[in-house]
Amino acid sequence: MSKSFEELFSQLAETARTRPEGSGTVARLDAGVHSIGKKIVEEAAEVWMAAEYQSKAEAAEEMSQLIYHVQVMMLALGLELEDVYTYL
Ligand SMILES: N=c1c2ncn([C@@H]3O[C@H](COP(=O)(O)OP(=O)(O)OP(=O)(O)O)[C@@H](O)[C@H]3O)c2ncn1[C@@H]1O[C@H](COP(=O)(O)O)[C@@H](O)[C@H]1O
Repeated sequence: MSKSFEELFSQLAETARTRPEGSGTVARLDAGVHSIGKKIVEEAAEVWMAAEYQSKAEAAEEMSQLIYHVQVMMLALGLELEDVYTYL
């Protein structure tokens, strides 16, 4: 189901709080900042490659995954949306 940036962040924050069984987000948070950072770099590279060599739809999908992993990093650091928005 599609959702906005804010809706995804709210959902992930709730997931981090309630830690439902089988959540990939909980596993990524437990893996820590180093692991999340590697995932961000991987997804950023996939955005670049898709933008240069694949379709716009594939680039958009990779961008959504990059956004997800950036949000996971925000949660790992205890950052709120406003902490990032303040620099936009
Ligand atoms: N939007 C996302 C999302 N985007 C990307 N990903 C994760 O990032 C991975 C994409 O990376 P890759 O393409 O490298 O896939 P992969 O090789 O399987 O990655 P690895 O598992 O090996 O790291 C996906 O397999 C997901 O694990 C996401 N995982 C969850 N969400 C949303 O987050 C919410 C909570 O999810 P859960 O924590 O799983 O309940 C739900 O609304 C989900 O739709």
